[in-house]
Amino acid sequence: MEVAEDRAKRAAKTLRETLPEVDAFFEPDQIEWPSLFQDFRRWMALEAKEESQRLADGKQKEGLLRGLKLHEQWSALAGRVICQFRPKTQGASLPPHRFRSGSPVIVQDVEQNQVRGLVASVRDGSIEVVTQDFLENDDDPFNLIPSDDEVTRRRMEFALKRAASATGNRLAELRDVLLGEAAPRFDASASTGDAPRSLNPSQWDAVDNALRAEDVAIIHGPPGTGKTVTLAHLIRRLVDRGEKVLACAPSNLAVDNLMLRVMAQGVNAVRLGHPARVSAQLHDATLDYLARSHADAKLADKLIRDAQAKLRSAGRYTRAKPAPGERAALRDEARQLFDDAQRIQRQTLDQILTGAQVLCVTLTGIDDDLLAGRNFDTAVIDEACQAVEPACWIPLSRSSRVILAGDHCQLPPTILSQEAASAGYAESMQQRLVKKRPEIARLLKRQYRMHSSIMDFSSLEFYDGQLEADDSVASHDLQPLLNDAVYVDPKPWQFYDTAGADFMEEEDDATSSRYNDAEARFVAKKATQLIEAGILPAAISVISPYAAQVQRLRNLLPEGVEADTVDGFQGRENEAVIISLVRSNTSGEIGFLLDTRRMNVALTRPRRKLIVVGDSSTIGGNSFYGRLLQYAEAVDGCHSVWEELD
Ligand SMILES: Nc1ncnc2c1ncn2[C@@H]1O[C@H](COP(=O)(O)OP(=O)(O)OP(=O)(O)O)[C@@H](O)[C@H]1O
Repeated sequence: MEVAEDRAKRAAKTLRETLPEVDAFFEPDQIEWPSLFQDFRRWMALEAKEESQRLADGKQKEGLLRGLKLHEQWSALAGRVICQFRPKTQGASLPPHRFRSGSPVIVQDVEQNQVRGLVASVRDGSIEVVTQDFLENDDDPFNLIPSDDEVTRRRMEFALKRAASATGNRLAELRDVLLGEAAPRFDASASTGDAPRSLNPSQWDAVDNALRAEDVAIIHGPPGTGKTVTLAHLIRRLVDRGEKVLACAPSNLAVDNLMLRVMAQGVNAVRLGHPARVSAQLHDATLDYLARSHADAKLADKLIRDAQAKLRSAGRYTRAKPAPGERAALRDEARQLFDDAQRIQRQTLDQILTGAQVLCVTLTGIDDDLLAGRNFDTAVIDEACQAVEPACWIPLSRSSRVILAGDHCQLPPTILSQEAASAGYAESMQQRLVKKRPEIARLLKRQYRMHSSIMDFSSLEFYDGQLEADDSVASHDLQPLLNDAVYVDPKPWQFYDTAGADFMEEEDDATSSRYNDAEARFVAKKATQLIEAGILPAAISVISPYAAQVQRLRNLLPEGVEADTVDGFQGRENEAVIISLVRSNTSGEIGFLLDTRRMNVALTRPRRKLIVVGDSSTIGGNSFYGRLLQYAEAVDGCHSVWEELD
């Protein structure tokens, strides 16, 4: 019988074979970790613990698929294997689960061996998972366990390890600069070309600075200032001077957004990542699509079909006893055909990757196996302040230089572990570097979204008053969108004070999130007035820091008016935005509102009109909200809900 030790060894071996990058973790750790990296590793462990705790406690347990039968497995692109699972009962549907195409998954066999994979497709009666190798124990049942961040964490750990252990090479130099041990260098004499007419002066200044950077530069892009447009232009210039660029962002949405702008600049970009997670507009530019439509793909497919046919005949029952070794020979031939197919597929991928000027991918979607020994001249990271720092080390550990773009005055990355967040995990690389080396950052100053009254408060509070509104938006208000039938005040900035009206906050028992029913009703009334005055419901958004309030608002708002949390609305805009602050208590407690970066996001979403609803007696004791109330006075935007109570 297999003893526990053997079993553990075998599990380790299975893992090792599954993800080559995992190898490093089985080697004794002889690395001298920089102290910041030690912090990262501790915080990542805390985050992992919190996450598995949530998985264990939460309803995610229902998402498991248990006791599936491995129906078939076959070789696929880039040396991977596709495993098709079905319910034990033939023809049955899968029970309810939460897997979607592209979900990371742990495939667990009866002996608790775990192999990591990615869901390739889901049908009513089957689910296909991509793994690194063929599964063993294929007659026994398997469990599929959702594993959203396992792969991500390993990639981050591996990148840190690679950076920490680098000596005498470019990565070692870059690491020293990024950890503050060496000064970032800029080439003052580099020729960066002429400023294009399509960029404004601060955008060009940021591009020029990034083109001169030899190690790192930062583009600080406040709301609506054209950060992505600027980055796309920078990438065009980098490509023009012959560079290979890795263009990344923390989310698929942000990568797609950047890639669309890069392609609009006429650059040949390839999108890495699971097609299910890529915008339909970009499907034809995904590596997957390009590989499938490549001239050699048909040949590889044919080899795979031949191999499968041989495997089938090797397994087929025949009346006559097969000649000794006949089945083994068929299996060998099949293996050979699979190997040939994989070699062709690998060559195809290499060709496509080598031909691309820019590869676009999420930070944690960078697959070491796929990119193998590839290095890049520049890594460009959009929405860099939305990423935890270890994630940024993934692209930069294979690049000579890094350009970060984002706004550290808006929301930081979401961290599950309170302990890790308060210890420093929520501080992004951009924020850390800007604090230490403000001279490497350039601020984009002209914004193309907000009326200047909406912009001014945020500009004064967060950007030293340096923002300016482009002429196209500086004085645009609701007036052109209104009808004559019903009057609403077209003023761009209004504060409705609920003080004294008995609009008290309450706490949701289940989630501890706050809500304020009377305030929600008032907000719905303001939205209705705007609609009656001619504003389309889709042009109005309501946002609140509190999820419980958003739930209530969704039930009360006129049809077509959307409500979301501030966090959910980051990166978006609308013509009119109403903010529901919720907090109203006698002790002046403002909880979540204390993070003024969240309020900065909320206050900078509207284009033409902002209405803030809140209790001045609760929020006014805080200096930031005190100044907000003064600002409302200064723009003649102060009102009391008493004016409108029925
Ligand atoms: N130089 C420019 N001239 C005219 N319009 C511009 C210029 N730069 C940006 N814009 C416009 O400003 C808007 C915002 O641009 P973009 O999406 O790049 O901004 P962003 O800063 O990435 O946005 P976010 O605030 O969501 O981070 C777009 O409509 C874009 O066309």
